[in-house]
Amino acid sequence: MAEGILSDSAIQALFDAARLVSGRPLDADQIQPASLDLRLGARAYRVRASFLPGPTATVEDKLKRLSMHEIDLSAGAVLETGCVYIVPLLESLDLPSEISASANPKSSTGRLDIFTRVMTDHGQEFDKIAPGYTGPLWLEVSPRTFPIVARTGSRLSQIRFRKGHAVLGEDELSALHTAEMLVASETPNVSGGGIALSIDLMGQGDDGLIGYRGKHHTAVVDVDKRAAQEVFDFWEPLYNRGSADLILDPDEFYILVSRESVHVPPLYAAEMTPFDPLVGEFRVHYAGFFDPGFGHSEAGGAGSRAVLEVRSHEVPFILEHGQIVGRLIYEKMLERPAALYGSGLGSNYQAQGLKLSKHFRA
Ligand SMILES: Nc1ccn([C@H]2C[C@H](O)[C@@H](COP(=O)(O)OP(=O)(O)OP(=O)(O)O)O2)c(=O)n1
Repeated sequence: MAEGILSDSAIQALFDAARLVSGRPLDADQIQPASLDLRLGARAYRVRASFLPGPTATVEDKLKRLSMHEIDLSAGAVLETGCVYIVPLLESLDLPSEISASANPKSSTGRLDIFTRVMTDHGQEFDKIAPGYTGPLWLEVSPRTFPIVARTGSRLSQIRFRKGHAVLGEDELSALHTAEMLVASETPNVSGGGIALSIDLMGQGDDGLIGYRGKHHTAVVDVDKRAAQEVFDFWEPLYNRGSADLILDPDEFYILVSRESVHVPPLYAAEMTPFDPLVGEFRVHYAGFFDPGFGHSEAGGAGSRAVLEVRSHEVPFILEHGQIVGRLIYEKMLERPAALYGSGLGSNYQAQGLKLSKHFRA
C-alpha cells in the first residue's frame, strides 16, 4: 500500500464519497494543499475545565455533565481569555479503515495565542483521529492572550489525512536536505527525527526588530477579519539592543522568527514539533503544519521563514540568537497537490519574514 498524506484532490474525493461530511457546502478555499480547514458549528459550550471523553463516552455525554452555559455562535460571540469552550464542528467523518487523521491549530490561530485541540467521541488523545473513525468532531477553544470574536463557520483548526506512516527517517531526511535544501543552513542539525530550526534574535531593519510580545487587557480580535487591527494596540515590539538575546517571561506570549528559511518541496508536507524538552525550559507553543510548496521558489516562496510562537515554562529563560527552538518533521505526500501553498490560494504567509497573523495591518 502506498503511504503518505492525502492531497487536496484526495480530500475532495473523501468529501465526494461522503467520507467527510458537512451540513454546508465547503468554502471555496477550505481545502488546502495537504489539509482541510475545520469550521465552527452553531454553539459553544463553556466548561470549567478541559477534558477528554475516554473510551466509554462521547463528547456529548461528557458535555451533559460539564457544560455550564451554551453560547449561540450564529451571529458571532466573544470568547474570553482564560476560559475553555467546546464547539461542535460543521465537519464530521466516516473514514475508510486505512485512513487516519491529525489536527492542528491553523497558523493564524497559533499566532493569536488561541489554544485549540480537536476531540473525537471515545478519544483518549487530543488532535489524533483513529483510522476508520466515524462520528462528529469537536473543538476545544481557549483564547490565552486576546479575547476573540468567532462565529459559525470560523476556521481555527485544520486536519490532515494520511494512509499508513510516511515520516522520513533521519537518513532520508538528510538526503532530501542535500537535494532540496530544506532549511537554509550550512550545518543542518538532523536528529530526534527532524531537522532543527533556530531562533533569529539579530533582528530586522535598521532598528533590529526581533519580535513582538502580546499585550494584556486588549480589545477583541475578530478571527474572520483581515488587516482590521493596529499592531501596537495588541503587541509590544521587541528590539535587539546589542546582545541578541531575549529573556522570556513565563507569563508572556512572544512571536519570533526562525533564523533559517524553510522549504517544503511539493511531494512532502512538514510539521514543526511543538516541544523539545532537550532544548530548554521553553517551548514553541503551537505545533504547525507546513504546507507542500511553503518556501518553494516555483510557488513564490524563496526565503520564507517560520514564525514561532514561544512561551517559557515556569521560570524566566534567556533565549540566545541561533539557539535551536524546534524541529521540522517531513512526511511524504501520497501525490503532488493540485495547488501548492502560495500559488493563488490566498495564502497569507508565503515568503514571510517576521509576520504577525493576518488580522493585523502590516
Ligand atoms: N508555526 C508556524 C506554522 C506554520 N507556518 C507557515 C507554514 C504554513 O504552510 C503556513 C500557513 O499555515 P496554515 O495553513 O496553518 O495557516 P493559515 O491557514 O492561518 O494561513 P493561510 O490562510 O495562509 O493558509 O504558515 C509558520 O510560518 N509558522
